[in-house]
Amino acid sequence: MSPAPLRLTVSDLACERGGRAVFAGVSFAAGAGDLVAVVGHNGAGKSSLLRVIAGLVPKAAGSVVVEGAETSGDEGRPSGEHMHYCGHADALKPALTVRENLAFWRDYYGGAALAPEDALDLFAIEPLADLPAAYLSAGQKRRLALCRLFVSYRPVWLLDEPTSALDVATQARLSERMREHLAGGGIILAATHGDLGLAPALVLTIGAA
Ligand SMILES: Nc1ncnc2c1ncn2[C@@H]1O[C@H](COP(=O)(O)OP(=O)(O)OP(=O)(O)O)[C@@H](O)[C@H]1O
Repeated sequence: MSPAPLRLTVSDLACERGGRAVFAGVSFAAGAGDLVAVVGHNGAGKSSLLRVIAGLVPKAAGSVVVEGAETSGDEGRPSGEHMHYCGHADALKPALTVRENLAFWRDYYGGAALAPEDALDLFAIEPLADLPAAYLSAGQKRRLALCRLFVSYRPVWLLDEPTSALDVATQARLSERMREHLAGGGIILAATHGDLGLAPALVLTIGAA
């Protein structure tokens, strides 16, 4: 039997933070190869949407369903386990070296994909491999955070302002990596105020225009 195609379905999703409604009634679906650009004004709820979809913030209503995520091989797993979330905070361990950070995340996520050495190569941070993450510049930290996407395979990527702090050459590298993930049958949701260097299949506007 051929595997079910990858599909992310978000239905009537609502979010409250600090006792206040942030958004409600958000519904969309994305399939293999789709880039969804999440746009909206500051404070509209783009980051909150990604965090709710990832399961990091509880939803006030609605549902998030991932189908056809064959990599896990386990239909009963929460949808967040099929996703990589890359937020504003780079979630690095400051005392660990660059290489140790990637080894940590590979062990934590499981389902190894690229070896840490090869992931470092993707964003040209091999020369920094033995430095503690605390010593990295903002753009270098962001590069390292993006390398985490590659040390274990997860089909759905949730990226919050992924190009922030990246120089132009690295933004182009990121676009290429995103293109490859989509071509391989993945799904990407990216909250952005700018250009991702790729044409989205869907532009999802959160909050009033
Ligand atoms: N931990 C929190 N507790 C209470 N309110 C919060 C919390 N985090 C975010 N909010 C509120 O939720 C709303 C949406 O914030 P969010 O960060 O999702 O917006 P955004 O669209 O990503 O904004 P930006 O474009 O500035 O990054 C804002 O009004 C914000 O103040």
